[in-house]
Amino acid sequence: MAQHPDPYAGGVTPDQEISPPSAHFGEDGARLSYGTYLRLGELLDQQRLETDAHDELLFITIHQVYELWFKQLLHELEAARQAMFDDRLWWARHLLNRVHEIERILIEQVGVLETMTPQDFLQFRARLAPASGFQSVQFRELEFISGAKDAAFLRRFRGLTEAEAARLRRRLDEPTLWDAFLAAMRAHDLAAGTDDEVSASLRIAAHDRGGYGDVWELAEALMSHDELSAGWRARHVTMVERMIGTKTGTGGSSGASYLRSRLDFRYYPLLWELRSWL
Ligand code: HEM
Ligand SMILES: N[C@@H](CC(=O)c1ccccc1NC=O)C(=O)O
Repeated sequence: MAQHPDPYAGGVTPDQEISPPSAHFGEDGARLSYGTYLRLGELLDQQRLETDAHDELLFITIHQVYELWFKQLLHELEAARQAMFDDRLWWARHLLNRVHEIERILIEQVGVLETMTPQDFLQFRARLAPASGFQSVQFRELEFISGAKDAAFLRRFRGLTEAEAARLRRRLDEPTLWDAFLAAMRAHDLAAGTDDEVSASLRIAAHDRGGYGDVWELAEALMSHDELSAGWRARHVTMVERMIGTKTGTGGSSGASYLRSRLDFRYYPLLWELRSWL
């Protein structure tokens, strides 16, 4: 019989020398364990159901996972914005590639929630009102930093804490990814004052990738971010129609028809228009 290594001996077999505990990798610092490092005690204590409906745990888990990824996306987008201002375009692209992968997961994840049937959702839906995804502060922060600053959302938000309102106001004051992209264009001697100038410069970059490859690739990365965000909105609304049909939303909107009215929305219309003029 093959001898299995003792997992607590750092992968060595019993006949090999076992290093003293003090030399074990990673144990000379804060004496972390998996659970203490990841704060699993706190994390796994945050799923508090309002009802005893079986599917409510899935509903809460999915939303919490979304919010964790939103936090990560904001972290990456802030850094990508800074990288563009610093003209470190390779780093901005690297981070935006990560953003795209996360956004693909966000779209894919909708299917997990759709394993819930509409009648099972109705077992706890009434208890959720007036809460709704409309009140996701991080979702709105993502829209603001991406370029879609709309102060009307701040006014329409119900139940914002002072800290959340401050976060949103800060996002309204900050430059967007698009502002940072325009700065990067200028740093590469491309005019980026008016929309017409930006469009003309984008055409120049598109047709001279030898000279403007970094700027072009960045424009494409922003395009993917925009496309994936639109993809999430479309996926969300089909899920909504499957779950509640034409019912009004718990957040007080008309529901799917409000969400459909946002489907044509794009962060970077000039990048989309460019396609018609190449
Ligand atoms: C059963 C599943 C879901 C249903 C039926 C649903 C339904 C709705 C409805 C009807 C609205 C419009 C606001 C209102 O309630 O009046 C809305 C908005 C929103 N939902 Fe959901 N939702 C679901 C799952 C999710 C998930 C998993 C997320 C992920 C975070 C999410 C995020 C949002 C966001 C961010 C908005 C605001 C969108 C905007 O203003 O453009 N929803 N949802
Ligand atoms: N607005 C949804 C309920 C809902 O999905 C929801 C409720 C509370 C917290 C987050 C939610 N997710 C997205 O809107 C509805 O009208 O059924």
